[in-house]
Amino acid sequence: MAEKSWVRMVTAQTPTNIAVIKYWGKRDETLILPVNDSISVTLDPAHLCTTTTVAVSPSFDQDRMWLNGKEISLSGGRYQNCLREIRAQACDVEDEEKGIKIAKKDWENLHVHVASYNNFPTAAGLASSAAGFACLVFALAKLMNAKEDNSELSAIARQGSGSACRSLFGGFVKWIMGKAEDGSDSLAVQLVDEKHWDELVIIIAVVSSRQKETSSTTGMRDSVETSLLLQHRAKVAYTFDAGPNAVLIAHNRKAATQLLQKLLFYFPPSSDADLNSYVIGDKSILKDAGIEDMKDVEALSPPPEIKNAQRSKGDVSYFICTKPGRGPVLLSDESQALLHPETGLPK
Ligand SMILES: Nc1ncnc2c1ncn2[C@@H]1O[C@H](COP(=O)(O)OP(=O)(O)OP(=O)(O)O)[C@@H](O)[C@H]1O
Ligand SMILES: C[C@@](O)(CCOP(=O)(O)OP(=O)(O)O)CC(=O)O
Repeated sequence: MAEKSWVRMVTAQTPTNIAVIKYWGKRDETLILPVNDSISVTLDPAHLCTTTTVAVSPSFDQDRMWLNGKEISLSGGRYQNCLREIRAQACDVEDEEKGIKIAKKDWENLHVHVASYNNFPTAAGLASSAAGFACLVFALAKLMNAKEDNSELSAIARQGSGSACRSLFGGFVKWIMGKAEDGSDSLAVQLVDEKHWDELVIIIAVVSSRQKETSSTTGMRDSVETSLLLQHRAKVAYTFDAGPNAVLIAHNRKAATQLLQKLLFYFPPSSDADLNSYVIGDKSILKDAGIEDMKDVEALSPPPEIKNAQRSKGDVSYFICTKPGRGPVLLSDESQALLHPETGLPK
């Protein structure tokens, strides 16, 4: 290894995903092995994503992480498992331009800094752990020149949070539960990419973006311990994740436009809200629905199927309109890095 002054950095961006056949229940809590296969849609990172910068330098004296600008501890088992597994896959790295040479064996003694930012609420039932752990593992793999493909990396991200394994791919993704006791065959594969069904629109009604009272980890543990019906559950598809926020999937733009009109009729924004921040993400659906300002929302007519329809003003905090999106990418533009290129500390 060359002398102490250098910092090597990698920045990556990873999407969230929403399961349509849900993972709910583990057969192994430590390795995070599920009791059923699950299938998800990766959401467009233009609307919901995690950006993570990872850095290594001989001058770092411990592994450190900043999440959304605040330092957090990496001592938890899930972070430790991911760090250990990805270090085991690290390879030689040579950057002639910067005069950096790291041999495979050096990685055991080198520390990393991680800065991560979610552009949506964390721990609120919008799959921050999925995008977060996928991004951490993907970025570290690139930093350490690991040769694993995204399916193999998904088996590492899975040990951070189960649903994270599916965020290693865009489009429609299956997490194969696997059978092996060591978890080596419990990984994600892409079914089809995001272009396969590009008419699909996903509208998330964010009812609350506060931190959930019950984490998915605890909720599914309770289900495994108490529910006799759990083994039959994965024949059912539904659209609520672990939290109050409804995820509505429309099969094409026309259906999405009609759906948004009905949603805005029933759940208009509170009087002080503005439409621009009430419907975020892909705003073109608003335009297709003929809604340009609050006057258009007020003028929406009641859906004919319900008599005496009541409007619930302010019950939904905001709507996110999104669509199937791509998998992880590296961001090569240094201005998008979250760590300083010389100190390796948050910018
Ligand atoms: N960007 C990130 N990088 C690394 N870890 C993250 C990141 N964002 C969130 N996490 C981890 O995930 C935890 C939140 O996971 P949790 O399952 O409680 O919520 P969620 O993933 O947002 O919701 P859900 O899984 O129900 O959709 C955080 O406490 C943190 O440990
Ligand atoms: C309802 C779900 O979103 C549950 C996700 O749970 P997590 O993946 O957050 O749980 P841990 O593995 O304990 O971290 C369904 C799904 O994504 O399949």
